Amino acid sequence: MVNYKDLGLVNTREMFAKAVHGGYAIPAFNFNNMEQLQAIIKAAADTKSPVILQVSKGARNYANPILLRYMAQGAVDYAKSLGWEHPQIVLHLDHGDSFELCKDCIDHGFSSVMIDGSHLPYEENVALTKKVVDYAHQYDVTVEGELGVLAGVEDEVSSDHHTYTDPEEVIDFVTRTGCDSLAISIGTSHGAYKFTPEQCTRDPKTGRLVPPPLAFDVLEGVEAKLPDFPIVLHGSSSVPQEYVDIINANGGKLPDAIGIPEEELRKAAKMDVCKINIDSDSRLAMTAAVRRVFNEKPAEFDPRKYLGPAREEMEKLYKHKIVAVLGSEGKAE
Ligand SMILES: O=C(CO)COP(=O)(O)O
Ligand SMILES: O=C[C@H](O)COP(=O)(O)O
Ligand SMILES: [Zn+2]
Ligand SMILES: [Zn+2]
Repeated sequence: MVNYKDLGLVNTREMFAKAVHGGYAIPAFNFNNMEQLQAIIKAAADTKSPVILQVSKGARNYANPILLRYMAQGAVDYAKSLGWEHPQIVLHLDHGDSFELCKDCIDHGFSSVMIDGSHLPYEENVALTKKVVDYAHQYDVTVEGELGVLAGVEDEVSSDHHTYTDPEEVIDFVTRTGCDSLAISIGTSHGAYKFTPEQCTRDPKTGRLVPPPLAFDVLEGVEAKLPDFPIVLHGSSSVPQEYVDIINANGGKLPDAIGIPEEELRKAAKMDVCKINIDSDSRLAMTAAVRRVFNEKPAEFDPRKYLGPAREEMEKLYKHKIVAVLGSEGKAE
């Protein structure tokens, strides 16, 4: 048993309480490898932004749960070595799918977990989430639940059908489970294809897709029922078109990749959305940088010569999100 407090990590409680009243959101960046982790910590340390390090089940399987955990635990000392005196770093399980997985993470130093029962019948989601909360709170670990189904991976019915969160359910869910934050569905989805061309219009000048707006009325409905409760947005990558262009110009193939416009994320961050999840944008930054090196310097074979530029590009991206989109700069001074 390793408690996160002994590792210098923090849970989400205090940072969400500040963010909900402060009109900004905390970035939750997924990582699978050293370069992503370095870039996240460097960006957070340089901007003094609280940050949530997110680990998915897939990341644990890819990097090995033990190695991944030790990497994240090293993040606090790394942050201090960069001159960030009091780092506010959360180690969070993303999309936990069972009590056992959440318990394993809590027992090994995670300060926050998500239990994603959004695909289950309502009563089963309540029971599973409550079971995780009851365990987690014994160790002061915070828990994110989810109500409503994101399009795409979470939605087995069809990829263009969203099951938005029902604001009528949120009070019951939050009171009965005791969860500390709630992920809701307002039209975001995972990955680099958040909307089909059929759901979009096309800008006649640029030829690019223009996505439909998020369902802010659903978010407002949730806020009316649960004022000041920390809300989480998954699937919030913007899919920067400059990365898509670099990838496509260097041998890649991402036709009509599209994300959530950053103005919409800014707007959500000013409301009760306290945590914004970003993974795909980092993957795109990394892929764009690596593809460019491969294309421009075909003789290069030292991984540091392409993973180094990839790391720099991700750091730039994370800083941009913190400073210009989520507004969390300086909130962990
Ligand atoms: O929600 C996410 C992780 O849980 C990431 O979403 P994106 O695919 O939009 O980056
Ligand atoms: O929720 C999705 C996150 O982007 C993690 O993705 P992953 O399961 O491929 O690691
Ligand atoms: Zn979910
Ligand atoms: Zn997610």
